Amino acid sequence: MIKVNQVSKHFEDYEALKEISCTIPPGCIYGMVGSNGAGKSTFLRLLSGVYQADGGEILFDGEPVWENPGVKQYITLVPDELYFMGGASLERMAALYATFYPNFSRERYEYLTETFGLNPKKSTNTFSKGMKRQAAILLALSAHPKYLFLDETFDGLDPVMRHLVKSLICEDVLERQSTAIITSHSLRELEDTCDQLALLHKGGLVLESDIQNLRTTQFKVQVAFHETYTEKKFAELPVLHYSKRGSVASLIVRGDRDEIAAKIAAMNPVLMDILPLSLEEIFTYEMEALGYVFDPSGYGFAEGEGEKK
Ligand SMILES: Nc1ncnc2c1ncn2[C@@H]1O[C@H](COP(=O)(O)OP(=O)(O)OP(=O)(O)O)[C@@H](O)[C@H]1O
Repeated sequence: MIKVNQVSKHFEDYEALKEISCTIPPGCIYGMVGSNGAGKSTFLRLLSGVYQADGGEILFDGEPVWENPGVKQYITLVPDELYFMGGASLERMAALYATFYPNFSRERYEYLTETFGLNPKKSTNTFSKGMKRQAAILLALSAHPKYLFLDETFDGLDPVMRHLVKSLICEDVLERQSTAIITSHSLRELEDTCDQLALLHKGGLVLESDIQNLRTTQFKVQVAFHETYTEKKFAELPVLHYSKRGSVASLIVRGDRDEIAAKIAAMNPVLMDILPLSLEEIFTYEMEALGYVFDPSGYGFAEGEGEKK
């Protein structure tokens, strides 16, 4: 269990992270989305014990990570900017990992090297950008960490490799009850992989939610009545968003599907349709309810906006 409690980080007078709090249970894939400079890398570096927090605490099963090799040996971080010592080969890197990570599995390493189709004897300097990321991910997975942190997880990977990496992360978390935190600029990249999603904006955690919960508690309702009506007709319902075209209203409603259906049916509509929402739509409406302008096209917030309305 990872507990992050009111954690802040400054770089000189710039506040990169502002009192972040979250709890991440074992067996969870936690996705963090945020635009450039939101603080994703800083967050992962704090969690890996690379940076020291200026305030708050970060606990792994109750133990602090900062200057604590006992905790750090169970964490692997694949950073956004990859570095392989002196262009070492995968073989050489694997030997290094084996000395640091007590759970490192040679068998897993050999299996993954073959799965990714990388030459373990070649210098990593000769690898393409995507191959370097594959190499870093396979080394991290071979370490069998309790905590797997991946920054800009899919950067440089082609669609086939993205799919493979997603499957491997899911498999690892499911089989070993490890915890994965993965970051991306794009909600679309993370929505089919994560159990929980967090939105980081200008150093603050503006939304954090369980994906399954989000998907099953927000709906689009299309409804029409014989009589003329306004938004007031739905005052009893938890409506996040209302629009009307002609006689048909579209409502975004939060709550239990059956209860919502029963309440609307009791109003005798001539038309009623309850539709599921995509995760992008859900995030957009949730953010709107919080007073932010959210851009669902993949980069979190609309250009120059993302402020509370
Ligand atoms: N070592 C550092 N020194 C000074 N400022 C830093 C340092 N590291 C990060 N920052 C600043 O902190 C803020 C958050 O940076 P961070 O790299 O965590 O964002 P990010 O969400 O990972 O962004 P990106 O998606 O562009 O990689 C930025 O404004 C950045 O300039």
